[in-house]
Amino acid sequence: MITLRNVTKTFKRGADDEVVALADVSLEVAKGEFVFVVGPSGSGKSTFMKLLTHEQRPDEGEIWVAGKNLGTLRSWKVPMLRREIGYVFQDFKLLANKTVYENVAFAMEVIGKHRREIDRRVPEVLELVGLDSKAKAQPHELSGGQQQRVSVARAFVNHPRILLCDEPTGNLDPSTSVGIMKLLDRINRTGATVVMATHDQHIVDSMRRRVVELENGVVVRDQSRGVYGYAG
Ligand SMILES: Nc1ncnc2c1ncn2[C@@H]1O[C@H](COP(=O)(O)OP(=O)(O)OP(=O)(O)O)[C@@H](O)[C@H]1O
Repeated sequence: MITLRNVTKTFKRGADDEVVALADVSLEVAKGEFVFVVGPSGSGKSTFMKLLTHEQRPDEGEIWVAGKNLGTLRSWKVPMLRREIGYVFQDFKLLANKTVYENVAFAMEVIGKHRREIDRRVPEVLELVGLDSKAKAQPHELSGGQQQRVSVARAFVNHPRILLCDEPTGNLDPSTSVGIMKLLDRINRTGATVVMATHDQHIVDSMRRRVVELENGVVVRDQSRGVYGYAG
């Protein structure tokens, strides 16, 4: 589902200063896998995610996502790539002036889904995340955990093949985080590939899934049924 071959990404900092965000990274993620990406701040986790969505381009190497070679992907095909990917962010990124229902429906509207399909699918996915009774609420009327459930519903409503989660539990307390992880686990079991960047040691240790550890842009560990494993 995801392949990186010898991927390097550098950023210029000033005239002759360069930072290597990812250095010669090669990695395969199979369909239906659940992968944690861990590592200290600045180790390259966000850069890795942004390369997968084509938000950033590598300097060297090859990236394949959902059967597409991003190096040769025409710009008009980028929206199609992004439809294969759902995103969950640390800060939820919900639309404040829309209800829970409208927030989730919006993700279908922007890709031109018909009203009938939206009205069938949105209640289904709100039930999946346990928020069917909150459809008419606005984000500010919800707890942090409930808001994150809405953003998971929004990410999943179009059945993406890949779910990218950037610190999804970063703003949540431990027991709320467990609820979000159960939800991501359930979505993963429907066949979606989940890649989650995190600093949440407790979550990684309790889930025992594949762990890829980055350090200064280099993959220093790739472990199945792994643990958080570093002190940072
Ligand atoms: N747009 C950019 N311009 C310049 N340098 C950048 C840019 N994006 C990232 N970097 C640098 O690349 C390196 C990797 O950053 P990245 O954001 O991928 O790390 P991270 O592991 O996601 O960190 P965190 O856990 O703090 O989110 C860092 O040294 C960072 O300063």
